[in-house]
Amino acid sequence: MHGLVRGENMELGRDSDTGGQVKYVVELARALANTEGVHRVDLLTRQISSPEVDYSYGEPVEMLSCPPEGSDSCGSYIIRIPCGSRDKYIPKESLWPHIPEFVDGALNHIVSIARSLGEQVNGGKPIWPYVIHGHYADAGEVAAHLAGALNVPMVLTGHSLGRNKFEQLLQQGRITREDIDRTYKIMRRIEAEEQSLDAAEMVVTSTRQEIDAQWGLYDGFDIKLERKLRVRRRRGVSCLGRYMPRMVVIPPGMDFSYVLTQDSQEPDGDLKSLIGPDRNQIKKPVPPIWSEIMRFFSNPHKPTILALSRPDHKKNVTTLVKAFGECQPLRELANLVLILGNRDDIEEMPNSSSVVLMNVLKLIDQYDLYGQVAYPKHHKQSEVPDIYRLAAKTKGVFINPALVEPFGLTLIEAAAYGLPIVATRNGGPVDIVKALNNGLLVDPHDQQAISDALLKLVANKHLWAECRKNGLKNIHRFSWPEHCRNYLSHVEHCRNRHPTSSLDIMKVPEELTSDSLRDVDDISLRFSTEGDFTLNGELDAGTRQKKLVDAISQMNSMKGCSAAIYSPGRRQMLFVVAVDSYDDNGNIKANLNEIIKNMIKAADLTSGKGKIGFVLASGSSLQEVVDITQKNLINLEDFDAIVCNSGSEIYYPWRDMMVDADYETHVEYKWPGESIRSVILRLICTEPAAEDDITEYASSCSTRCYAISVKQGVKTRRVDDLRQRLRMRGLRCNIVYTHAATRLNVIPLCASRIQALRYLSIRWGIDMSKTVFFLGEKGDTDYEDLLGGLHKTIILKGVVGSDSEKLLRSEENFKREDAVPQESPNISYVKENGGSQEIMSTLEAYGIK
Ligand SMILES: O=c1ccn([C@@H]2O[C@H](COP(=O)(O)OP(=O)(O)O[C@H]3O[C@H](CO)[C@@H](O)[C@H](O)[C@H]3O)[C@@H](O)[C@H]2O)c(=O)[nH]1
Ligand SMILES: O=P(O)(O)OC[C@H]1O[C@](O)(CO)[C@@H](O)[C@@H]1O
Repeated sequence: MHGLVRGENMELGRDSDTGGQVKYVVELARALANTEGVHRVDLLTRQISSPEVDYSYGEPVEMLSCPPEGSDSCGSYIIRIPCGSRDKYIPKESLWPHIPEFVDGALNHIVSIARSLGEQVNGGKPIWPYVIHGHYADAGEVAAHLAGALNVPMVLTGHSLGRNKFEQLLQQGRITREDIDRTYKIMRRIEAEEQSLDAAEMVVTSTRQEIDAQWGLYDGFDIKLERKLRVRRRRGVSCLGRYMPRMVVIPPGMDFSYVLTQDSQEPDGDLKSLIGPDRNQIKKPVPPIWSEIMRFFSNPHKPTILALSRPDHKKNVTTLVKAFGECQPLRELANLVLILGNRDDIEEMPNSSSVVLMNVLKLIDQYDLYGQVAYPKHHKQSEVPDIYRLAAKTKGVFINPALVEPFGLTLIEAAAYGLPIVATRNGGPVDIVKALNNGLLVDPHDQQAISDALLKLVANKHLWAECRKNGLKNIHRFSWPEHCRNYLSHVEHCRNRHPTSSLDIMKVPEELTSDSLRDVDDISLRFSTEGDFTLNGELDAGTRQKKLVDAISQMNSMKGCSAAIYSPGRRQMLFVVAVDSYDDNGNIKANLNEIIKNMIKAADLTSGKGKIGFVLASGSSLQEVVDITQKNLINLEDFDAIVCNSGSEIYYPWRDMMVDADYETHVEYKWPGESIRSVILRLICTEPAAEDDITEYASSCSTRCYAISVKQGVKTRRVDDLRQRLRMRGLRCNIVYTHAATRLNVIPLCASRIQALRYLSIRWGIDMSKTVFFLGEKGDTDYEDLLGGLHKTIILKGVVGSDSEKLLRSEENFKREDAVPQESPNISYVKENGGSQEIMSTLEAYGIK
């Protein structure tokens, strides 16, 4: 998601963000688009238009691969979506607050592709993605939102996982828990990984080890429960609302197009034929990167120990330099080559990378390794094969001493060029070495073990030759075409398991004729003579349609009668009131009336009647909304939609307050229904509770919302704690405290106020940037979700009495600034009693006139 992704001359190792994932996703996208049955692959990443990065990262679209000749596929593309400040590179640790904006931008792209594919091949009905695949924690979270909004199966690949990284950094004891979180935003990242697990139908892992030892650390994945649920499903026994994502091992492939036949031929181990005894006298032309490396060495003929990685602390290069520096026999026998990305000036690099490089340089000086270690400043992507070749030619070894390596693309690259390996025993290398049998595993914290293993391979010619041969023989196991075939068959299973409900984009006919209304569902008619044409909300779509058509013919036969189409699809903008205005007892405050009036007045004065539609989004049930609006003389007919129970239901006042049954089906995925009741009642309190402390709030419960009433003063668990407990049981829900923390709404995972609004925005064809949210300064525990995104926000100061946010997260969890943009041009404030005038000026400042 962070950007710096392109198809050619990838800048791998440019910083700690540009690593294996970049190469993996580009190669996967190309390989998938070349696989039969795949129509199009879009790789979505952040757009960066900044002088500090190459202009190519600002191009909105890049074609990655052309469709194969004669196929009806249309290839693969990189699509760059802006989010966060456009002219700045944002490192992955600081991207979190911008995720909702990326989601909205991505939805706009997907809707436009879905529409145009629909026009081309599906009689105008949109064609939605077959699968949405999130790579790494950040894009995992994005994919979870997109898949939820579109009800499309989601797949996840972790690449590298927060819990492991956290554990290893703690074990190293170099920095404190607090500093780890400050530097890596690790708690926020872990929550994103948990959320991705909640939503994912399937997780693609690279090794078995990744499932057991890496994903096994997460609340949302339990291997035993996963097996149990699989067996129950197979036997047709109910899983009691519990879900586990399916884990599959599909190792990544290798791009063999750069591997030459010579790479598998016996190396002579001799550079003398190329360079004479004097290293400045190169006899034959050699790849430029070889000269670049050899200029560091006093004796370039020695075997080369090669390490190649991002300049990231996790890669543990300093332990390698210490191991080399302190082992005299190794220093005598071999040279060390460190390829740690590219740099011009260390001072100008991101702090995380410059610290690593400075430490390495200090150690080289400390052990006086001059003439024995090479650390070139630059290398091109196209030169990487030559780097491996050089090491193989000198009968050297590749080493990856990372504290933890989820998979390790460099290890399969090394094997493909005939280079034996020494690798960390923490992570995927365990499986790689098992599959290739081409090297040794070491404890990355054990310096002695590292030098021993290197010495063993460099000194033992027989072992070296055996490992090289084995690597070359087995490397075909890492193949992209094979990966894609396997992948697609698993995705097909996901599609079969996933309930589909196809999201339709509303079409609004220009003319009012029986024909133009034939395929239209979401409209009602206003008659000039006999009032509105009303329809029974209970009617199914087909019957409504027939009645509408009949009404039109009737109208046409009546003299002097005309009708106007009433449909939210006609709106140019949406104004959403989501003010959680409760008093200390959790009752809705009467000021909601004033807020709504001001908003409507400002809208009318700004754009004129009819152009702006209104939506009310609340944690209350429909009945509560109706009661309070009636009491305060608010006309619900002014609204195009009422989003109730924290986003689990949508009602349409212009259709006799009919509930949107499609939305209910749309969000029902993974909803545990009845099974959630007893569990949540048992879990909610932190202390033993009296009988009437926690009760079911029956009048607000619905098929998709389990509402619980909490007596004031009763100590309940925070959202993060409760969610963790549910996850550990395989129950995937969204939980929201509302009504000043006197109510808990348990709703489907993909239902929320923000997702309901995204749903309406897609259906009505009004993109989120044309939406204005009216919020208080605080609110229900889903308040933060309403702040980020492409929409504009107007925060009304002082309108909210009591909020629920104290029950959102515990102190040890991530901070609000890791979730919500601190300064956003999309958020403005209106002072208490500012009224419609001040709202109007704020709208004007947003360019809404
Ligand atoms: O200076 C450098 C540094 C790296 N690379 C390349 O970058 C990639 C690095 O990938 P990898 O060794 O797999 O490490 P990470 O960058 O850490 O990638 C993450 O994502 C990979 C793909 O899922 C996993 O294999 C890793 O374990 C995981 O940490 C390889 O292709 C390298 O050849 C360069 O070209 N130049
Ligand atoms: O933050 P970690 O765990 O080091 O993650 C490494 C991963 O992050 C990236 O650098 C950025 O997404 C990837 O290229 C790599 O796969």
